[in-house]
Amino acid sequence: MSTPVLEVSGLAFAYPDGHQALFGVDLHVHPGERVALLGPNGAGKTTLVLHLNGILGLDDANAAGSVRVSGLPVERANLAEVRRRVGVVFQDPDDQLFMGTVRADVAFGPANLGVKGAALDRRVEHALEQVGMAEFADRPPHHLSFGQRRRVAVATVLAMEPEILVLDEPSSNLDPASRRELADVLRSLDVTVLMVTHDLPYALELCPRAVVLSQGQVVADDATIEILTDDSLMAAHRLELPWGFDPRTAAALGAGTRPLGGARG
Ligand SMILES: Nc1ncnc2c1ncn2[C@@H]1O[C@H](COP(=O)(O)OP(=O)(O)OP(=O)(O)O)[C@@H](O)[C@H]1O
Repeated sequence: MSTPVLEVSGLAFAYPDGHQALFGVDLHVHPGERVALLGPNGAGKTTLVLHLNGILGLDDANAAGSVRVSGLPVERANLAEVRRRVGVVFQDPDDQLFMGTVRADVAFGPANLGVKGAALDRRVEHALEQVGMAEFADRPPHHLSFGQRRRVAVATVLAMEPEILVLDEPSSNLDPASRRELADVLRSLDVTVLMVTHDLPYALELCPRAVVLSQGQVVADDATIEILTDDSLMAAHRLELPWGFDPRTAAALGAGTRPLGGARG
């Protein structure tokens, strides 16, 4: 079997106030997988994500266990390379867009890695094409819609050529068309994806596999359709489907292989 892109082993973490947020989390993600990370508010999803690129857990007396990215341990000595390999798209695109133009924002990360000239231009162009935003390259990010800014935020991360794309609530605050457009983009990418979401139809649509985190522990790791149709698991961990949404029907209609709902030409 291939080396996992992401290998979380026995990860435990308490915040400085003593609150234990993670209790021995194990999670392996293999190249090319798209995995949804589900769980109720306060389950520890963000805390886990913040360990994947060393924002939390480095030199921390309250942390135990390990995270490896394609075999490379997440530790201070490897931080620059870990952050190139793990691209995190935060919930608020404005946390990631701060330059005068879309192009400058997308160029920022690779330029910091020393990419320049025509190679940098190609990276930026390719990343913007991947998210369908090439024609907006010279616009100021703050002139774009929220959905467009989220796609540019994804491009800033893709321009780093990450091994795993980690998305925190990618569908939040998107209108149905923008939500579908982003789904189309994510489905078209040739990259491993870990997606934190409360949007269970989106998880079903995009991620064949889902992991449920609850009270700092992995309580389920299975095909997304199995998880969404396990009524007792869903109720025990405060996971609720939108009213009227039937995952079996959605799966039969091709969730995971094509978008649900949205009209397509
Ligand atoms: N800086 C902090 N200091 C102390 N406790 C924290 C801190 N940040 C988060 N927590 C606690 O850690 C636990 C896990 O929080 P986390 O934000 O990781 O959950 P989550 O699954 O991402 O939740 P949500 O779905 O609401 O975003 C919660 O009980 C939260 O209150």
